[in-house]
Formats: sequence, structure tokens, C-alpha cells
Amino acid sequence: MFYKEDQELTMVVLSQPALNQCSLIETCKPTSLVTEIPVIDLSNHEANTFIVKACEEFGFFKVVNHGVPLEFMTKLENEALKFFKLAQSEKDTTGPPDPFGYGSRRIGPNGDVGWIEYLLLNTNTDVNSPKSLFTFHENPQVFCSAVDNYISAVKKMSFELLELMADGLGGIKPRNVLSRLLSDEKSDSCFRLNYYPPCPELQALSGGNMIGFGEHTDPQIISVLRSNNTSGLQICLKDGTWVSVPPDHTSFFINVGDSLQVMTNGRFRSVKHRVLADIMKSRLSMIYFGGPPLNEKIAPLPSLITKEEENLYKEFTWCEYKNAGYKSKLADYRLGEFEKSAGK
Ligand SMILES: C=C1C[C@]23C[C@@]1(O)CC[C@H]2[C@@]12CC[C@H](O)[C@@](C)(C(=O)O1)[C@H]2[C@@H]3C(=O)O
Ligand SMILES: O=C(O)CCC(=O)C(=O)O
Ligand SMILES: [Fe+2]
Repeated sequence: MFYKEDQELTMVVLSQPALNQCSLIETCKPTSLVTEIPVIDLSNHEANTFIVKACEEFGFFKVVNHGVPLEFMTKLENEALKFFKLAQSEKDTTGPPDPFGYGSRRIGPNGDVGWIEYLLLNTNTDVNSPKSLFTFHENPQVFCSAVDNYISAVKKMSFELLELMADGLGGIKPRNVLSRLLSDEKSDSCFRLNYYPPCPELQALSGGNMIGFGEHTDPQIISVLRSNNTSGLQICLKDGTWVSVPPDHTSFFINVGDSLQVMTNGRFRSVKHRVLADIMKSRLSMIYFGGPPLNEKIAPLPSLITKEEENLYKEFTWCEYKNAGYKSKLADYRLGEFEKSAGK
């Protein structure tokens, strides 16, 4: 279950140095309304149907019985914490991200900020990921292999999810029509470790909530998120209300990304989400963003449209979408300029 939050939110910018440039959300008190979060049990033979329903209604679901060993998650969590606990001066010598690398407070190139530190990595071994980042870690090799083991296991589960989606969408053939985009050796996927330090300054600001990661949709196909047991993640429902997602360190949370919304011609919803910082506890999340190869055309699957006029989107490649995305602010509606209704 997750809790609906008040819809009318006010953004305030604080002047205290510690909170410098970070945004506050006021009046985020849970109401009595509760919403059931879709939970997909991968051992259930009807999982394909439930996944499709969840992607249509929420663009978001939780996965249990996923087969990824818990030790892969906890190992990576512990190694990542060792990195984030290093002295700020050491971490700073590895930044700023361009877009890969270590970042603190600033998200993306266009002035977005949050109460966050992160490591953003490219999962494609052909591209030169800033593995030098790991050298500051007390045991770089251990950190590197924890990242590699985790990503391999999560990728495998992502292929399964995308194949179940193809089944659930009416048995689209071949059933790897979506998963092949992530399994392709040129897949432009990335991986992010987010660390949200506790924000004790919040205590003084009754009712205030510090933005850890501002509202946005993920541009890729799907994002697979795992976090420690600190809350903070919220998703936006179709009616515009924000709901808090109770954390579960043993499960994964899946976001439909913009590219999958387009490939299903709007049938699946790319979910708007955000993270609020906690007063007392740090949050550590790890997210695999499964993206297609750069030259891949992002267009509705032919079996999901009967006439070309029904296609809601202009033709574009992942590279074009990504480049446009990097010119945008986090909260911008990036798909807007690619909708046919936006004019040619
Ligand atoms: C403000 C930005 C950060 C972002 C690139 C962008 O210009 C717009 C999309 C942002 C986002 C959100 C999901 C992922 O965290 C991310 C890595 C991505 O692919 O798109 C980030 C980008 C980023 O932090 O570089
Ligand atoms: O850290 C989280 O829990 C979510 C962050 C997120 O949405 C992102 O990195 O795109
Ligand atoms: Fe996200």
C-alpha cells in the first residue's frame, strides 16, 4: 500500500547555507486515502497480464520472487556506502559528472539540484565508464565486482519482465521485441547509485520536506530500482496525486520510461516520480536504466497500431531523444515535442 499526499504543494527556496539551493515541499502530510501498489509475483503464471495492467494504470509496480539473490543487493549497498562515506574532498576530486561520474547536489546540466550524492555509470563496457572513480574506494576491485554482479542479475530479470510485457500485450512476436533492445551489446543503458544523506535541518521546518530528487520521468525503456529500507520515493498517479511508496529492500520497483510509453503508443504510462529526503535516515538506491542502442528508432510496435494515423508520435531515434533530454530541466515534459499533435 502507499499513501496519497496532498495535491497542492508549494516550492520554497531556503537561505541557510546547509540547505542552499535545495527545494522544499510543504504540506506533504499523508491523508487517510490509501492506494494499492501493484505487486507482481514473477512465479505466478499470470504475471504477464498483471504487469500490463500495472503499466497501463500506474507505469509502476513492485516485483517479488524475482530470483535476484539478496546478497548481491546488500553487498553492493555496503560497498556503495563505503564510497559515499569517504571525505568530501576525496569524492570531489572525481567529479563533476559529464554526465557520468560522481555528483553532489547538482543533477543534470541545467541547474536542477537535490539533497543527494550519486555515482552515474554507463553499463556499456565499450564506452569508457569512469572506473577510475572506484580507486578511492578502500577496495576498488570488490566495489567493481559488486557493481558488475548486481547489474548482470538485474539485466537478466529486466529481459524477463520485457518478455512478459510482450506476452501480456497480446503475444507480440518475437517475444524479445523489447528485451532485445537491452540485451543488444550497443544498448545505451546506465546505472546509478543515489545516496540521500539525512537532513536534520528539516526538523526546524515544521511540515517541510526536502527534495532529494525532483519530479521527472525516466527517458529510457524501463528503470529497475532497489533501495534500502528508508522511505522517500513517491509516484504521481493519473489524477495528479502523489503517493509514497513504502520501501522494501528485498524487492524491485519498476518504472515505465518515456521510450516504452512511445513503443506502446501511449498504452503504458511513463510514471512521474520523485524522492524526498528523510530527517533521520539516509537512503541508498541503485537504479538500472535500460535503454536501447543510440541509433534505434523509437516508434510504436506495429502490432499495437492498425493505421499509421493512430501513431501518436513523430519518428525519432533514441539518440535524438536523449540529446533533447539533456537540454531539458528535470521536471520538463520531454515527450511533448515528439508528439504528432505538437505539429511538424
Ligand atoms: C536534468 C537532467 C538529468 C537527467 C538528464 C536531464 O537533462 C533530464 C533527464 C534526467 C535523467 C532522469 C533519469 C535518470 O536519473 C537520468 C540518468 C536519465 O537518463 O535522465 C537522469 C539524467 C542525469 O542525471 O544525467
Ligand atoms: O533514488 C531513487 O530512489 C530514485 C531516483 C530516480 O528517480 C532517478 O535516479 O532517476
Ligand atoms: Fe527516475
